[in-house]
Amino acid sequence: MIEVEVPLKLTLFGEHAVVYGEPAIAMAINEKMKIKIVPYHKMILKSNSLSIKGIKVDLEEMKLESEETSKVLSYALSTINFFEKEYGTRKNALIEIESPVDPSVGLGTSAAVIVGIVGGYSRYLGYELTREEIAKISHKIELTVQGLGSRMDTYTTSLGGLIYFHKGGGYEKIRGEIRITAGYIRRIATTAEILKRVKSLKEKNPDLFNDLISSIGKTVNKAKIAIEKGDEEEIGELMYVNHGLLMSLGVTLPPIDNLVSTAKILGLKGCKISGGGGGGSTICLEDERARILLSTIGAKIIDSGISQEGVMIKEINQ
Ligand SMILES: Nc1ncnc2c1ncn2[C@@H]1O[C@H](COP(=O)(O)OP(=O)(O)OP(=O)(O)O)[C@@H](O)[C@H]1O
Ligand SMILES: C[C@@](O)(CCO)CC(=O)[O-]
Ligand SMILES: [Mg+2]
Repeated sequence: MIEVEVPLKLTLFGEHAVVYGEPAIAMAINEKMKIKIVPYHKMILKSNSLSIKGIKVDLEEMKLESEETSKVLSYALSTINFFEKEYGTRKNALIEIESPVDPSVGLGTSAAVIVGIVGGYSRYLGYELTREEIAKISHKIELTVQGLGSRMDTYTTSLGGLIYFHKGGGYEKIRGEIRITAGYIRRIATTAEILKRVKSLKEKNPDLFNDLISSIGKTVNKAKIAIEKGDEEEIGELMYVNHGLLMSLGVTLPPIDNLVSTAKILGLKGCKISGGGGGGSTICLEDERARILLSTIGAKIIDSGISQEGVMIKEINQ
């Protein structure tokens, strides 16, 4: 049996703009998705996630399942199909996904499902992929399912730590520390759907769109320097600026906008939405008052401590 642990992630700066080549900063966190690959006589996918509780799909009889089920499991299914197509191998298994959070909440659950199955299933097939290779394959798969997307989430959940993604390509780990209070509410749409809306804004008004995303890029670069210096005042200020720019892109939601502006009035150092938007996750620089504000909008608080390791794969002989 193979057991995989994959950290979820928070985007600190630069979501959406990163899809159009701008830089971004993301962090792997202590909330982890667990994926088990157990030898079995059939190919079965099972997820015990909170809102898709107990979903179990027989992949041979996929056509009998509802469209909704296949949408929910699309990232996992595409990963298995990838190995069949690219490596020419398929070996039956029971693949069990256990998530500590609801699906689609801005915490990179799509990336974690892919990274976990790529890591676990490749080992099950006898390959020893590096974290970098897992990240690369996972990005390719996420892009195929989403249609649009950056390398940020798949690389962060594979590699772990606090990562700065360079404009146009490449990445580096940031030396520096950042303590966050974070929580999530339900979303009105998936990342894939929100990405399409943002793209239509680009098509309608390219000049304005380019100005907005290049301003996000500038904010990210200032934030990198501030994190390296440990300048919390500056980091916080830039979080508010980044939130405002995401609001202009139309990816925020009223309860989160209210929370962010209330936080600013109360003197919290910095807060912003995090991830694909449309609800989902909100982050603030660590502050007890942030927990209270998040609770007032019904958010579930998460463990946002940094996870340095990235994806962990264990072979267990029973
Ligand atoms: N526990 C799970 N079991 C199976 N599939 C899951 C699970 N959690 C998430 N997924 C897959 O990931 C999809 C959600 O991806 P989406 O990109 O919308 O959210 P996210 O990755 O959490 O947010 P963001 O991209 O903003 O970080 C779900 O529709 C489903 O296909
Ligand atoms: C919205 C986005 O920037 C982050 C989603 O977590 C999408 C992506 O980078 O692929
Ligand atoms: Mg996602």
